[in-house]
Amino acid sequence: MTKKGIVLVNLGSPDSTSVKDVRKYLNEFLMDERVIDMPYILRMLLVRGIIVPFRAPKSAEAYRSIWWKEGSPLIVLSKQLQAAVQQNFSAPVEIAMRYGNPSPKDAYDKLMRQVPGLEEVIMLPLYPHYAMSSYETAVVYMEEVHKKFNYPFRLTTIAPYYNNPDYIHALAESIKPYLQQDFDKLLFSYHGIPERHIYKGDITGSHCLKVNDCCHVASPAHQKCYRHQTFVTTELTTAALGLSHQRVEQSFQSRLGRDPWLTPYTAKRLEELPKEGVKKLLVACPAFVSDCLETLEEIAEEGKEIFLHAGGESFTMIPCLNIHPLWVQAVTKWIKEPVSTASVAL
Ligand SMILES: C=CC1=C(C)c2cc3[nH]c(cc4nc(cc5[nH]c(cc1n2)c(C)c5CCC(=O)O)C(CCC(=O)O)=C4C)c(C)c3C=C
Ligand SMILES: [Fe+2]
Ligand SMILES: [Fe+2]
Repeated sequence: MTKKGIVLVNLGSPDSTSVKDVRKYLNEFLMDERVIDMPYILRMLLVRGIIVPFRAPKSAEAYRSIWWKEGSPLIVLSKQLQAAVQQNFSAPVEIAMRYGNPSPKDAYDKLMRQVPGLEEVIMLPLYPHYAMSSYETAVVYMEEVHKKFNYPFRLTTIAPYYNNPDYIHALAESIKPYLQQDFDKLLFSYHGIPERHIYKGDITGSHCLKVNDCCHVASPAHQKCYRHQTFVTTELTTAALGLSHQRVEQSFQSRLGRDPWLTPYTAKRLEELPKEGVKKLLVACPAFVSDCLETLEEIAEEGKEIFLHAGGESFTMIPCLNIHPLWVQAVTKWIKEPVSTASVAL
């Protein structure tokens, strides 16, 4: 029997809602070359000189509006998932954050202490879709730390699961109870990314955003195309729920800066929908498996206000998978029989 450990990897949050801690977190996050993909000096000037000084106080306030007494919702929910998954394993389960705490080194060290002679660590990124700024950076960083500190175990990474039947089933079942209420539309709002990242991630160099209706034309580029993968999640979940296409729509949230990001933008659609006759709205956010600032503040607070102010009548944000029993079951199954990817390092 291989001596194993498990690590669930999420994005991370600031240590507290103080401007100082939020500034530290944003600096680490936005100085990541896979998030702000500019040459180092330019990135440094932009992030440390402009974005973070302006953004940190506003972000700190946003975090204050959603913070729980136990801490950041994203961290608390990741820990709850860890505890739920742990029930199904004798091997230890730890969590690691791409930015902030607990760090990958903290997680690896804890696993090493718990399993003498540790031989394999199975890593599950808590991102269903492949994006350079989410799944890829998390995996590359976990690999770098693994290599830098010469850990003796091998690392097995679970592939993006945007189309995995167990993920789709859990997502659909988590949405289903909300369809009992009267609603006009279900909006799938995914975290956005710059269009530039889609071009960069195109392994063919000639498909993404170049071929007509690219995301629906078969291509090897889809292995790393976030846009394609989000469409597939929406499509499969819509089918699993038995909803007609007219009752479903997809958009992208959280744009940062002025560059074009994936469209349509969620905030814009929330303003337009009531004028198109959509008065009762349900919103699901499948790019996140744990509720976080982007769902609890940007959608449930800001998004709701935009929609109601524009003439909407009811707005319901559907919680993320968090610790839904079917999600815990899916994670358990994948860890038991991991479908691994090769290193994603470019
Ligand atoms: C689907 C996963 C995510 C992708 C892809 C992603 C890309 C991306 N994000 C930013 C900038 C910010 N994101 C912020 C918060 C945040 N982002 C994700 C996930 C993805 N981001 C999550 C889960 C969270 C919430 C963290 C939490 O603590 O709850 C923030 C910080 C908050 C704020 O100031 O708004 C920033 C900034 C970029 C630029 C980007 C792609 C290029
Ligand atoms: Fe983000
Ligand atoms: Fe595509």
